[in-house]
Amino acid sequence: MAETKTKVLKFDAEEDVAVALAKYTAYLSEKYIKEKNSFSVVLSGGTLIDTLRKLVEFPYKDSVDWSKWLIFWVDERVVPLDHEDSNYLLAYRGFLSKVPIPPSNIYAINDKKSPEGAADDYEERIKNLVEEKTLPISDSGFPKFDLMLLGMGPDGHVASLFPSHNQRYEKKRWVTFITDSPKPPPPRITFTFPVINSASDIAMVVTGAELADTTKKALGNEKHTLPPLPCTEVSAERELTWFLDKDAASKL
Ligand SMILES: O=C1O[C@H](COP(=O)(O)O)[C@@H](O)[C@H](O)[C@H]1O
Repeated sequence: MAETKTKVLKFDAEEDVAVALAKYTAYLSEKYIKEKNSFSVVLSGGTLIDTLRKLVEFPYKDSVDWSKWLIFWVDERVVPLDHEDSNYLLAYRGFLSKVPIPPSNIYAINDKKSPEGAADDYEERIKNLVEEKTLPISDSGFPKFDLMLLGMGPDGHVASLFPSHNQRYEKKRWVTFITDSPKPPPPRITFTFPVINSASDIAMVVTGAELADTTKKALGNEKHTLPPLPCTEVSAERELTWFLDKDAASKL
């Protein structure tokens, strides 16, 4: 397998990150829709949704072919979809309610299940999408999403893969669960690294001074102790792009 191409983009302000992220996402939307007539996008929760805000404004609101988008979540809190902690609700309010993505293309988790049941259910639904060829499969046998939009926590977690929890080492499952997430709420489901790292393109979107130390650990030259931070284990099939504002990049 070819080594991931990694780009690190630094911007003066969070606003500039938002502008660049919208342009990048709209560009990939056009590229993948031309190539395969659909665009599968995997969202995170947290600050990412706010940083996506420029995508639902002029010119992208009218120029993007939203009818071809398929939406998934890299992780979700196991709470009702209308709960304040839900990543779905966050995305609905800040993004999905503002653009005409067909509701049948939005793959939210089943919020009536236990964490384990919700993970099984999400994995099963993605397997069905692979079987019916809505989603392609990578050479390594994992589903291949076009674009993942990831955030990073101050502890270096991505999705709900935390530094000192075993979910980060899962190699077989597509979706797993956690009942004791160190960041509330405790019950969550999450894509595993084999799925994340099978994505064609990944954006790591990191803004704010509170992430400067972790950004330095992830991208700086110093070697750090094992095990590595989860954020350093992200790779993409085509290209991984870090979007940093000046504050997050201040210690590089
Ligand atoms: O809990 C979560 O945290 C990460 C990072 O969130 P942020 O607010 O620090 O950007 C997020 O990417 C993940 O989806 C979410 O469930």
